[in-house]
Amino acid sequence: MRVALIAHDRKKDLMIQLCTAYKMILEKHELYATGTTGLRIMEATGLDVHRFKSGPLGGDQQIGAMISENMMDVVIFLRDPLAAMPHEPDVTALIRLSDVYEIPLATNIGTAEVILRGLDAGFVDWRQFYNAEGSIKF
Ligand SMILES: O=C(CO)COP(=O)(O)O
Repeated sequence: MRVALIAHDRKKDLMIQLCTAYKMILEKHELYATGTTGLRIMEATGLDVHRFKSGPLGGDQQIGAMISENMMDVVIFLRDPLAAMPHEPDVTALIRLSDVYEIPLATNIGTAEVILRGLDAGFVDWRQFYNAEGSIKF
């Protein structure tokens, strides 16, 4: 499964804690992240992460593009609900696209843990029935 990991600055330490705690699960999957989040995760955990641009420079949109191609299976986006972002439209668009394509999305650590445990238990396996064009394979 393809998993996107994104965290705003004040949530990055929490993302590191999450990735450290769930490394055994995450390492079984293809990991993608916005630039700084990905770098922090790789440095702290040794996990292999494909890094896109930093969020404010288009990284959220790059991940959104993958979602729109049905190439992302889980999104963990630890966003900061107490800070205004210069790229707020991109943040909103990423969350919106996750809903458009019914992609499991966590925006806080509580939901992130549930989704990662569910991922490991096979609860996201239904994603395998979708191909890259977004249609169901029979
Ligand atoms: O801003 C972000 C998501 O909106 C995250 O970007 P970085 O991981 O590059 O800090």
